[in-house]
Amino acid sequence: MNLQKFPRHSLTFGPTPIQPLKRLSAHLGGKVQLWAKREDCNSGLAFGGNKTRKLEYLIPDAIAGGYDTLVSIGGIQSNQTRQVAAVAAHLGMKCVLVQENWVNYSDAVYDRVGNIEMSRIMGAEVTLDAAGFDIGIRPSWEDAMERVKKAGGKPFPIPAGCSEHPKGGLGFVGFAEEVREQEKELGFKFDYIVVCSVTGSTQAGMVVGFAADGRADRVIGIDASAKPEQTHAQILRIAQNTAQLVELGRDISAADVVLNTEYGGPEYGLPNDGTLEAIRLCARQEGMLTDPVYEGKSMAGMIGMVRKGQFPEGSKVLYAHLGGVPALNAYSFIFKNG
Ligand SMILES: Cc1ncc(COP(=O)(O)O)c(CNC2(C(=O)O)CC2)c1O
Repeated sequence: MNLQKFPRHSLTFGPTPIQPLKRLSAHLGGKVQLWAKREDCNSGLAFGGNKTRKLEYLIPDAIAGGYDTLVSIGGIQSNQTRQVAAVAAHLGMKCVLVQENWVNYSDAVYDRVGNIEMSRIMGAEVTLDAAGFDIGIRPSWEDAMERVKKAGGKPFPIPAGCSEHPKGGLGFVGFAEEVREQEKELGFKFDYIVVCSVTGSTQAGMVVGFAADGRADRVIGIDASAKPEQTHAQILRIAQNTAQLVELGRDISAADVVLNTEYGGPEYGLPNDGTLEAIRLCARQEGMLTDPVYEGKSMAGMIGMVRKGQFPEGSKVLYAHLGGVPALNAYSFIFKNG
C-alpha cells in the first residue's frame, strides 16, 4: 500500500491521542475494553474533526491549481462546512458554503449557533438552501460554483463530507497507518474500530487502511444517515476507488463494509432516546462530549453492541471520535435540563 506518494498539506497537530475509556468500560460490565482515538482534538483550526484530516489530501490540489475559493456543502449544522471555512481562512482563500435543510428540527437558534455561527465568523459566504438531506452531488453546490466562476473566481469543489472527491478516502487510510504505529507502542492490536458513517469516506478509508492487515471487516460503521443503503453503497464505491489509488493489492467487496443500521433513526440529524442516553452516559463517565447528529449515534451503537455481547469478552474496541460537538449548541432545547 502506498499512501506516501500523495502530497499532504498539514492541517492537524499530528497523530491523534488514543485514550482508554476506563469508567465507561467498567460501567458496561468490564468485559470489553473501550478506547477512543480523538479526531475531535486533531487541529487548532476551529476545533477540527474528521474532515480536517481528509482535507490534508485535497488542499495540495487546490493550492497547485491556483484555486481561490473553497466551495462546499452540508446541512445547517454541518461540521464539514465549518472545517472548510477554517481551512480557507487559514490558507487565505475565500469560502462559499451551501447549507441545506437536512434536518427536520426547529430549535429557535438552529441556524445561528454552533457550526454555522463559526463559519460566518471565519468569513465564509453562507447560503441557506431549502433542499432536504441527500449525501450525493447537489445542484445547489454546483450552482454555487457557477456563481463563483461568473464573479471571476476559481472555485475548488469540495463535495459533502469530502466523500465524492477522488481523494476523499486517503485521510483515513492514514488514520489506519497511524493506529498501527500506536499499537506498537501500546503493545496490542485493537479487535474492532467503531466509526460513525454518513457520506462514507471516513469508513471507506479505514476499510482500505485496515485491509492491509486483515482487519477491513473489523471496522464497524454505525450508520447515522438513516438512509443506510445509500451510505453503504457510497462507502463501498469510495473504498474500491481508494484501494486502487493506494495500490492495496486486493479488491474491496461489499462484505468488507460492515454497517450497523440499528442506531441511525429516526432521521438524519434527529436523536433517538438511545442517542441521548449515550451522549449523557459518555459525558458523565468520561467527560467526553458527543453530539446528537453523529457521534452520539456511534457511541450509542458501541454501547448497544457491548450490552448485546456482540464484542467477544476481552475485546479491545477503538472508538473513533470524529468531532461534531459544536452542533450541541443547536440542540440546547433537548438538554435544557441536562
Ligand atoms: C462529527 C462527524 N462524525 C461522523 C461523520 C460521518 O463521516 P462521513 O461523512 O465521512 O461518513 C461526520 C460527517 N459530517 C458531514 C457534515 O456535513 O458535517 C459530512 C456529513 C461528522 O461531521
